[in-house]
Amino acid sequence: MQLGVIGLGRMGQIVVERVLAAGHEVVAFDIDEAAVASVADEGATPADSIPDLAERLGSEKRIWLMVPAGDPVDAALDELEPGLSETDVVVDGGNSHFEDSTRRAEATDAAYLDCGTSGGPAGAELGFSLMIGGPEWAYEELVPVFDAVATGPDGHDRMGPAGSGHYVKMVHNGVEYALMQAYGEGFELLHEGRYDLDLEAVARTWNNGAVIRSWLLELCEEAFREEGSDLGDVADHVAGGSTGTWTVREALEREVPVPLIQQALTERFASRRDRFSRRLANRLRYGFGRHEVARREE
Ligand SMILES: NC(=O)C1=CN([C@@H]2O[C@H](COP(=O)(O)OP(=O)(O)OC[C@H]3O[C@@H](n4cnc5c(N)ncnc54)[C@H](O)[C@@H]3O)[C@@H](O)[C@H]2O)C=CC1
Ligand SMILES: O=C(CO)[C@H](O)[C@H](O)COP(=O)(O)O
Repeated sequence: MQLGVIGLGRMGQIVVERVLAAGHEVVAFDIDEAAVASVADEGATPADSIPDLAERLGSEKRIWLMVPAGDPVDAALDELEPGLSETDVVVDGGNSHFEDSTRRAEATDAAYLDCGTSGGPAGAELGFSLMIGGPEWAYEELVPVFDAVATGPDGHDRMGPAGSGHYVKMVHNGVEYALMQAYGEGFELLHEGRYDLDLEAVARTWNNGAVIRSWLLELCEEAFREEGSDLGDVADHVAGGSTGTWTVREALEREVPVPLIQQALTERFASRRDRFSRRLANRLRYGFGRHEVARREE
């Protein structure tokens, strides 16, 4: 099969490598020329622009978008649109909001597959987990590509109609936030607790047979190995948050309680600011009890 790949960053590059390794052809484009040159070195055909990529694919185009969610997806689709027909298939493998994917699927002439992708850059060797929404025929048509990009045939499946792939990935990310929070709290208690523990050793022991073993726990083990049990100079600041916000918003709209995911999201936001509410509580204790006010250092 011949696949066009647009977006050759951390994830798109892996899509290209795995599809080439499975014996397919790739035509590749990115606004970053160095990224295009890098995949050309690995055997992909470089394209100068999105229209150039579309032209090189001929009829029955199969195209994988791996650009940041939001405007870059619409920008790439706007450029592709004039050349797309109902026999073409476009896959969006990024973290798009499921409602954007539904809108895009309705707007395009091509068959549109929204593909939640999990596994991160480690997927280069292992392959990704792919959660795909959209027309069944288009999913079946792309199975050889999904087999190559995923861990194998069990690493991908069609979740349902348009939007369902990105919906499942949104919830996946909410679960990811809650698991990170749970491991974080457990290790914080061990770090502040009664024993002087080697947290890498704890994580390694848990990863070998414990009920709570997981890839995230393996990443905890790696973090303690590389940064030390006290995490060295790693800051108390967590970025990201869009997919977790979408999960919580959806849960609120559907009146589904997700307290763990919501708490994990709140902790992230709290990590990014000096908390006004805590400062006020500090001052109020003086108001009602004449307790000493802790003051900021100049
Ligand atoms: N990094 C990760 O662990 C994961 C990322 N994702 C999602 O995959 C998507 C891509 O993520 P990354 O590869 O990490 O991002 P990245 O920032 O490493 O790469 C994005 C690439 O898209 C290119 N690009 C941006 N606009 C473009 C346009 N209009 N036309 C052509 N190329 C364009 C950029 O130059 C860049 O090379 C995002 O939606 C992200 O949320 C999903 C799962 C895991
Ligand atoms: O989808 C992912 C992992 O599954 C990406 O790493 C995503 O960026 C994580 O979300 P956030 O940036 O909000 O932490």
